[in-house]
Amino acid sequence: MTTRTETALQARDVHKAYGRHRVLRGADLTVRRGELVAVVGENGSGKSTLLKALAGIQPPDRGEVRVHGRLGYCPQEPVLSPSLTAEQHLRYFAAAYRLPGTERGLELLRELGGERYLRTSVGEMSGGTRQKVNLALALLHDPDVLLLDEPYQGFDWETYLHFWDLVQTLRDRGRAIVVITHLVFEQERFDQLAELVDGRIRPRAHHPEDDHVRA
Ligand SMILES: Nc1ncnc2c1ncn2[C@@H]1O[C@H](COP(=O)(O)OP(=O)(O)OP(=O)(O)O)[C@@H](O)[C@H]1O
Repeated sequence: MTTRTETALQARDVHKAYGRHRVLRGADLTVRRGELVAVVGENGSGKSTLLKALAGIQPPDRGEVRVHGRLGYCPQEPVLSPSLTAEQHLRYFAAAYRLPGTERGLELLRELGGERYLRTSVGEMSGGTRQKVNLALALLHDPDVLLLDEPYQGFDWETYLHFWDLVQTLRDRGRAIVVITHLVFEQERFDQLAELVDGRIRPRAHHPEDDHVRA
C-alpha cells in the first residue's frame, strides 16, 4: 500500500559542470508521490541540466539521485525519427516498454488533439504536433516519476489547457511530476515551486499577487 507521503524522487547535493562552467552546485530536491513541482529560474540557470541529471541522461559529477519506480522523461527537443509516423513511434516505444499494445498512446494523443496525425511522418508535422508525440511517448508506460522539460512549447491554447488537465489527473493518481516552466502564473497548481539560483534549489513561497502574471 502506497501513500502520498512516500518519496518518489530524491536528489541530494547534485553538482554538474560543463568544463569550467559550474552549473549545478549542490542542488537538492525531494518529490513525493502525488506532488507536482515547478522548476523555475532564469535562462541558463540550469533547469534542463538538472532534469537531465535527474533523468540519468547526464549523470551528475557529484551527488546522488534516487528515483523510486518507473521514470518518464520528456526532453525539450523532441527525439523522434523524421521518416516514421506517430503510429510507428507508438508501436516501437510500446514494444520497447513491453506493453501489450498502443492503446494508452492513442488515448494520450487523442487527449492532446494529435490523433489525426497518426499516419503523418514526423518530418511533415508542425513543431507543436511533434511535441504532442514527444509527450505521448514519455507518458506511454505510465511512469511513476515524470520529468517534463517545458513540454507545452508550441501547443495552442486548447492543447495547453488539456495538457494541464492531464498533469492534474496524473498527479491525483499519485504520480510525481516535475515540470520546468517559465510561467509563474497560476502558482496554486503546484505543490512546490523550486527555483534554481546559483546552482541550488531555493524553495519559493507562493505569492498570490504573482498569479495570472507571466514571467
Ligand atoms: N552541453 C553543454 N555544453 C556546454 N554548456 C552547456 C551545455 N548545456 C548547457 N550548457 C550551459 O549550461 C548553462 C545551463 O543551461 P541549461 O540549458 O541547463 O539552462 P536552463 O535554465 O534550462 O535554460 P533555459 O531557460 O534557457 O532553457 C547555460 O549557460 C548553458 O549555456
